[in-house]
Amino acid sequence: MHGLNPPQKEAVAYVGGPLLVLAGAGSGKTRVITEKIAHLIATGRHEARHIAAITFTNKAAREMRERVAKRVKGEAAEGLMVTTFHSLGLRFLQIEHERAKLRRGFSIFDGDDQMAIIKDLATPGLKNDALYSIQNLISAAKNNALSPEQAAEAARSAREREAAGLYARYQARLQAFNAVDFDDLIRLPLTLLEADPDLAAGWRERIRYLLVDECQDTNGAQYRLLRQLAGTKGNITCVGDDDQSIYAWRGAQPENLDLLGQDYPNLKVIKLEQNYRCTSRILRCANTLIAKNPHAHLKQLWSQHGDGEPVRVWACTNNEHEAERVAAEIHYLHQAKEIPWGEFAILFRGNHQSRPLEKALQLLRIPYHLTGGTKFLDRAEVKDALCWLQVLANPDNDAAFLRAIASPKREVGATTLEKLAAMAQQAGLPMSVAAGQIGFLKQLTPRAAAGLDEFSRIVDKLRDAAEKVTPAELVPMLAEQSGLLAMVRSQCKDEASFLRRKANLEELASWFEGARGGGPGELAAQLALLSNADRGEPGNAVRLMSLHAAKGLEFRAVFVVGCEDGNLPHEASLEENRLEEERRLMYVGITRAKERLYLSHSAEIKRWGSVDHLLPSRFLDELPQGDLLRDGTDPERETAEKKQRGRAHMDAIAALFGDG
Ligand SMILES: Nc1ncnc2c1ncn2[C@@H]1O[C@H](COP(=O)(O)OP(=O)(O)OP(=O)(O)O)[C@@H](O)[C@H]1O
Ligand SMILES: [Mg+2]
Repeated sequence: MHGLNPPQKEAVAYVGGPLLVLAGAGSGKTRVITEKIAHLIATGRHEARHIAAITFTNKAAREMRERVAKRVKGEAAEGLMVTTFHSLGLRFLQIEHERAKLRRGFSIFDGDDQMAIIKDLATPGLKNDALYSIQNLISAAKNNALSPEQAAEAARSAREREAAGLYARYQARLQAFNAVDFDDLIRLPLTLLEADPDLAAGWRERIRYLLVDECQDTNGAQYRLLRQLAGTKGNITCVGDDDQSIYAWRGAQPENLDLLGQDYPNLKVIKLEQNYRCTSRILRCANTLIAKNPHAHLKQLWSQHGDGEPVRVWACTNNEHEAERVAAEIHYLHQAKEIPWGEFAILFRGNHQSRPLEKALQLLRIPYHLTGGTKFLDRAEVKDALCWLQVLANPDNDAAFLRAIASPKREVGATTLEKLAAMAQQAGLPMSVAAGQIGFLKQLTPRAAAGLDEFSRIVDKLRDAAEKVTPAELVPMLAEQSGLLAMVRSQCKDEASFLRRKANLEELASWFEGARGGGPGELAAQLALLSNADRGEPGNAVRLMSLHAAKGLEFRAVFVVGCEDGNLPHEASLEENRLEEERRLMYVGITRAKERLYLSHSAEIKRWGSVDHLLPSRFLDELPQGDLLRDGTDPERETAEKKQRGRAHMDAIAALFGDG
């Protein structure tokens, strides 16, 4: 426990019952979790395989695994579960699939799949808005662990009654497809555990200690799942910060932090007050801002770090001007202060704000990584590989079969496939199974039969391999043996574009790093999880992401762009009285910065061809003005900085020409 402060040490050592660490940003909550995992293992209190840590995103889970690996070596760490709620639910359902009335290798439907079903079931002609609202209502019901019947009872409006009715039919459709959606990954395990005390006892035997990060953002169903897993004894450590609750719009219930105290009268609460992340100026900004929200107990964080740089507030003309300034400043700091690219983050309210920033960064040749915005999964070769994986994972998936058999093209035409579909339907078999049966093949032309036969043999071989190798190893094998890679090569005009597309397949493989073997079902499920969340390793690049996605992270220099009224706080929040949540979002943004913080706003924005005038965010006025350096207040300094940026710009352009 070397290097921890006294309350942190207490939190790590405490195993006398349920524990809540409630503390502000950068106070070492996540650090307490990693240290506690190491401590539980090192003291022999629990073996790694009986410990589970739950984080909010895949990325956070990955980071935590890395942090723990540094503290706990080799075998001792084996079996440790560091997962998101959804991965945990998935693992549960894979083990308990029979109880959940699912067959092995069930699929996970994402938002698009969900929408397709809802569209199909809803009254014809319903507008997209209405469909989305139905989708949200079904999801909200599931996040509160309501069954279709309970949702119908709870429905108040006509729209809610309609959604509840659809929910029942939607669920029946999922069942028929042997599929679940993301919300089911929490709801189904929860219902099973609540209905069967023996099952719950069995799982508590398996998971003997539970640690939960970002507890303020759990929704109703997730909270109840925690209670089931922690049991009455409450072998659980939760950490959270009510000031960072920013997912209410997705069903998160920060009041769960209070519930914990009611559900466990013996709950121990530890507060942390020292911030280790930010300079004092940045911290004062954060403290002053969040104090404007009503609080039961005001937290006052302090930092040992000096004042540091003033917080810059930039008044820009428009978002292109803003983007140019940000890019030039990053370039300058990288050169002059030797701050690595990966230590910069540009944060925004909405993903649509990334475009001008990307352009400005590209112009200066600054490497960047956009979280959540890439349409990676839509790239042709990636989509093809995914379909192959789905065929391996789930022979029932006819749609995936149809795409896989066409990539690369074999001697199997549309007529053959139609014939096969008809025969398969008659026999009550999925197409991929029918395609492997001699009886069917005999009825086709010899060429088509040979094509199908070859396909089936490749699938069988890969399916065997999937049992033995990890998902990350399977992807390159698949690319090679399916003929996908050769197809991509034949489609590319030059080597460079082939390598680029091949790199996409390599990146796909890298997403599975950390996932175990365990057959193709695990593989496809992991993939479905990734497709809905953050993914990919940004490497050493400037990070562009939404404020929501930045939770839990830290960077040496942070730019929060678009600090305008109507954007941050967002328009909708002004009407709906959600200003406090927007203020928390700003608080999250500010507290990501270790050394340097820039808050910028534009005077105007182009919308539908006309120009709108914007006002700076009201949050900027709520900051301690003495810690800010606003445009126009220190002309000498500004001129010097402008010169530096100009030089950085010229350097970058020179480098561009130097590259030929
Ligand atoms: N006792 C300590 N001594 C030195 N550094 C520490 C200590 N505790 C935490 N830190 C460092 O402070 C930073 C913030 O810690 P951490 O990310 O755990 O905070 P957090 O409370 O989880 O923040 P957030 O609320 O943003 O998630 C990290 O870089 C961490 O390594
Ligand atoms: Mg944290």
